[in-house]
Amino acid sequence: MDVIQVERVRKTFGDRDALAEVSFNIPKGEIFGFLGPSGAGKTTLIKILTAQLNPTSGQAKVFNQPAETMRQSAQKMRFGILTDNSGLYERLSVEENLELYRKLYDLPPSAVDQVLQFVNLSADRKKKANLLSKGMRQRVLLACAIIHEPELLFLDEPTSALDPVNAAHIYKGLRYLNERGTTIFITTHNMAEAELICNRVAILYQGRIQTIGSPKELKRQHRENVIQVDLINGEAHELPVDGVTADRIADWMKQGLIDRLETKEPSLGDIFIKMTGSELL
Ligand SMILES: Nc1ncnc2c1ncn2[C@@H]1O[C@H](COP(=O)(O)OP(=O)(O)OP(=O)(O)O)[C@@H](O)[C@H]1O
Repeated sequence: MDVIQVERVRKTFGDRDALAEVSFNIPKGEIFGFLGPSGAGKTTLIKILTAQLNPTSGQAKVFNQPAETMRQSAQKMRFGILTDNSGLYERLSVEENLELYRKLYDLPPSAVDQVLQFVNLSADRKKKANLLSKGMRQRVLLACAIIHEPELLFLDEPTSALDPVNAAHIYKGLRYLNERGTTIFITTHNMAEAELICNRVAILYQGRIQTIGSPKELKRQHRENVIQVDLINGEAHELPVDGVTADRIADWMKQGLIDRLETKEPSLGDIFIKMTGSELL
């Protein structure tokens, strides 16, 4: 079953297309990465899928219903969202903020303890929100988005303010949530992160999806047909994959001259740059 269906969605602001024509589906249980340079239209699509914006044309469905229905409170219970606009009550502590969500979703008191452990903030539960570091704030916001273990989770750059240790902690948590059934839609500029946690990614540029597939598939598709051979005398050869190369490699091998042999596979970052012409930050 598809949790998200996006069909020829276009969104125009004034005379500019934020989304030109976007179509894709996300099956239940997937971690889907929506990648693209700044201004590509990622947040705009999240807003459409969570009923904060209507598309100019095309159709977006969530849980098999038009995305506009995500405004309804019964549907709101089914998803969680973390974006730039997510906020905290600054004068309340971490746990008081989470208590508000716990009550909203009618969850048992243990939900707050559980989610605090999940985001590695149990020790900071009494801290007032206005005294939190950027990374801590990001983790509290994430906790608010997942306290009810939603069926679907939208994360707009969830680890941009996190150090590697806390980012790794969050990845582990997201995998755990995903194993328990949560479908995850995540935007990120961090290609290593996308490669690590996403089952599939789409690269968006100028409002259109340029390519879509699993990181492994995309790397295979964009693989250059060359073999890199480093010899022990320091020579480096980049050779086409053909019979002549096979014979040369066999000769070098017989003479014990090969130091390193590898096919040249692009990283997701290389593919992103190729598709968008953008440099990574
Ligand atoms: N409410 C709005 N009114 C006018 N233009 C908008 C509005 N919201 C977004 N845009 C424009 O639409 C385009 C896509 O913006 P969007 O925020 O979706 O990009 P993004 O891919 O999420 O970027 P980032 O990675 O920087 O968050 C941008 O050119 C942006 O300026």
